[in-house]
Formats: sequence, C-alpha cells, structure tokens
Amino acid sequence: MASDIIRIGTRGSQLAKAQASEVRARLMAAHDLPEEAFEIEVISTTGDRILDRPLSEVGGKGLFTKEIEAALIDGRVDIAAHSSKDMATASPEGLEVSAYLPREDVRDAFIGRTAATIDELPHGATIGSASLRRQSLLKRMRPDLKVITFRGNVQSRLRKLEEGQVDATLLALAGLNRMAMQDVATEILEVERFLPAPGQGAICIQNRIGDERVHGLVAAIADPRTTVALTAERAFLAELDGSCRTPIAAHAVLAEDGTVTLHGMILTPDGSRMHETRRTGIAADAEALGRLAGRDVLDAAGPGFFDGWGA
Ligand SMILES: NCc1[nH]cc(CCC(=O)O)c1CC(=O)O
Repeated sequence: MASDIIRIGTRGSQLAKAQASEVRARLMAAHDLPEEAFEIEVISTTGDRILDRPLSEVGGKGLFTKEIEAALIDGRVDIAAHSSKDMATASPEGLEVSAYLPREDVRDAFIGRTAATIDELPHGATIGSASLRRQSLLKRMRPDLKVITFRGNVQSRLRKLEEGQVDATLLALAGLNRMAMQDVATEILEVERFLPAPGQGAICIQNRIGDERVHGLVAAIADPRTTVALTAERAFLAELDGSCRTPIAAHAVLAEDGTVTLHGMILTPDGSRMHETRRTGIAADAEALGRLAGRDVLDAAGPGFFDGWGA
C-alpha cells in the first residue's frame, strides 16, 4: 500500500543523500524491509541556497534543518535525517529525536594543496572554512594564516581549493568517509589538537511525536553510546545558547566503565582567548554534566567574553 511508504527527508547534497541512504539501509536491515518501503525526498534548505555569506551572518542554527522539519510537521515526510552538528539544541514543537546512529569518525581533516599539514603551511597561507570553530582554532595555532569564509557543500569547497582560491581547507572526516572521499585528506587532526564541533560525525533522526509506527522503527536503530555522548555535547551547547556566531567545540566519550567524559571549549573568533573544561560522570547524568561543563566555561570566560562580536 502506497500510504505505508516511509518518506525520508534530506538535503540534496551528496553527503546528505549518503546519510539518508545510511538511515534507509539501517532501517531495512533492522526490520527486514525492502528498499521499496522507503522513499528519499530531497528538500532544499536556506543553508543550501545562501552561498555568498557566512552562516554566522545569516543567523543561528537550523539553517540546514528548518525546511526539512517543516516538511515533517506538514506530513510531507515521515523521517528527517540530519547531521547532528547542524541541529539546533531543541526540536520544534511536535517533533522528537528518536535516534542517533553509531557515530562516524569525529575528527576534522586538513586538505592541503600547497602543504600536506597545518604546520607545513607557508607563512601567511590562505585557508578557507565556513566554520567559526575551525577558523578560530586555526588562528590560535597559526596566527599568521589568512582565514577566509568558504561556503558551499563539500564538492564545491574542494573545487574552490583545486582552482587555487585557497591553500587549504578543513572538512569533517565523517563526511569524507561517508562519501568514500577520505583520500583527499592530507592530515587528520587528533581530537585533542583540534576539538570537533558538538555532534560532529553523528546522524540524527527526527520524527513526529505520536507517530508510533515510525518512532518504533527508528528507535530500533538508535545507538546508545552515541546517544550518551550527544546528550552531553548538546547540553553543553544548550547551556552556552550556542549559535553559529560562537566558536564552540565539544567532544564526549562513553567509556567501558559506563562513565562519560566531556571536553568542552569556547573561543573568541580571532582565537586569542580560549576556555576549556573536562568533566566526567555517570552516563545517566550526561545532560547535567554537559550543563555544568557549559557553566564552567561561561564562569571562566566572565561576562565580557561574548561582547563585541555578538553571541
Ligand atoms: N555544516 C555542514 C556539515 N554538517 C555536517 C558535516 C560533516 C558530517 C558530520 O559532521 O556528521 C558537514 C560538512 C563538514 O563539516 O565537513
């Protein structure tokens, strides 16, 4: 019956479509369903359309998710597949996150054209990145570099790099892995050296609250370890009221002994100031841990930290 088909809403980028296919493949495997039980619906988002301005100027989180969430609310799709990194900390009314999938590699990749590593970049080299976090961390490591805003999907950024507009760029290794493009990476940046964005590498699935059939299907493919880590990272982000204007980094890991450790960080966009914290607690307290970690860095930063560059 056609009405039984489960429609998965996604952005149209190659990465987004790869993520939607992964969601479909996991649902098929978990429930022994054929590919025909699903339809992947491509939805264009504001973040896809506005390519000439930094995202921090366009405004807040949700630029890559709003239209997909609207389609979910309207019933045009039944499941939304998102990059957790691009999600606001709260779902809109009527929607819930029912699953985080097993996390991909959380690390950032450096893709150098004129040098293979950050350290080998010549003095004053130009790096393109749209992420305030990456810009800030880079400036902190190498204040001599010229960091420019670099919008567009992975393919268009790599094209700009090839054309020589910049000497290097940074991308999430997770995205490269999902597109089998990891070979473009010339250096992989360890987490302790280059702390990832909250949620990096994790696909998240939203559905309508009350859609019990879809909720049940989706909950079966949730990854508990990723859920704990994401709960801590997203609570940290929520405590900071994280928007795209604030360089924020966070990474949580659930250890074998059931404890979760969160490393969180805030920076000024120029990389000159940084505050970080580490907290460990039991998995059940992941949310409180993330909140407390957020307070740690806010208290350390003091009230003037966010002044002057908008937060
Ligand atoms: N803002 C775009 C975006 N959102 C998620 C990813 C990567 C995949 C992931 O983190 O899961 C990317 C591209 C990138 O940062 O290279």
